[in-house]
Amino acid sequence: MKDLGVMQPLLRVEGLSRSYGSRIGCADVSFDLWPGEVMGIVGESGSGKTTLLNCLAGQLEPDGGAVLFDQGGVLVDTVTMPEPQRRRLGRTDWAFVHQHAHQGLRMNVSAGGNVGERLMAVGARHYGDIRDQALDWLGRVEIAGDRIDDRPSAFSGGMRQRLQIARNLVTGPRLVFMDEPTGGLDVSVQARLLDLLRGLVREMGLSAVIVTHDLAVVRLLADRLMVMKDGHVVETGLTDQVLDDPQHGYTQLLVSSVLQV
Ligand SMILES: Nc1ncnc2c1ncn2[C@@H]1O[C@H](COP(=O)(O)OP(=O)(O)OP(=O)(O)O)[C@@H](O)[C@H]1O
Repeated sequence: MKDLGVMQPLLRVEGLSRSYGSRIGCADVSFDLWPGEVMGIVGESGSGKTTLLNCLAGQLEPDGGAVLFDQGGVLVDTVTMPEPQRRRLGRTDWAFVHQHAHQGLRMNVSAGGNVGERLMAVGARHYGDIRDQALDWLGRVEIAGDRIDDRPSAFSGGMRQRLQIARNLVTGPRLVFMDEPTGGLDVSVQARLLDLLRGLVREMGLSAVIVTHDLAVVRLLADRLMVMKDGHVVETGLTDQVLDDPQHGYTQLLVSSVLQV
C-alpha cells in the first residue's frame, strides 16, 4: 500500500485575503497544490483572480493568511519570509508568465539573452552551455534558431509569448504562475500556444497555478479548478467535474456562457 503519510503539498494556501480599501480583492482563499498538479483559477472580470495570483507569487502583500511553500520537505511561509529570500524563490523555484509578454521579457535584450539570463541567475557561467540551452529552448517553443540574436521587439505577439515561456521554464522551476497566458492573442495563435503549453506541462510534469477567464484553457491544462466570484472561491473540484456538472449557480452561468467573462 502507498504510504500517503509522507506526501506533502508543494503549496499550501491558508485564509489568504487582500482588500483595496473597502473593496475586496480576494478573501479567505485556501487550497493545497500537489506536486505535478495544475490548478486553474477562473471567474469573470473583477472576481479577484489576478489579486490572488499576485499574492500567491509574492508580488502583492496580502492583508492576512499564509502561502506555504515546500522547501526541502518543510512548508515555509513565503508571506512572512524576509524579502531577499522571497526574491530568491522568484528567481529559482518559481516562475511567472505574464499575460503581456513585454512584462516578462527584456525587450532590448536578444532572445537568447532573455533565456540565458535566467540560467545565469541560477549560477550558469559557461557561455557555450548557456547558448546551447537557450537554443534548445527556442526550439522547444518553436522559435527558429536563427532568431536567437533578434530582440523580442522584432517578434510577433505569439513568438514573444513563447519566448517568455522559454525564459520561465529553462531553469526547471518547481512552480509556475501564469496570468492569462493566452490572453490578448489572435484565436489561431492562442490555439497553437495552448497546444504547446499542454505539451510542456505534460512532458515536464509542471506544477502550476493558471489564472484565466477562458474555460478552454483550463479544460486543456488544469487538473483542478477554483471558481471565484467577488473575491471568494465559490466552487472547487476536478476540472471536468466542475465544468460538466457545476454545482454552484454562478459556475453554471459561467459554463453556459451566460456571463461575459
Ligand atoms: N490596484 C487596485 N486598486 C483598487 N482596487 C483594485 C486594484 N486592483 C484590483 N482591484 C479591485 O479588486 C477586485 C478584484 O480585481 P482583480 O484584478 O483581482 O480581478 P480579476 O478577476 O483578475 O479581473 P480581470 O479578469 O479583469 O483581470 C476588483 O473589484 C478590482 O476593482
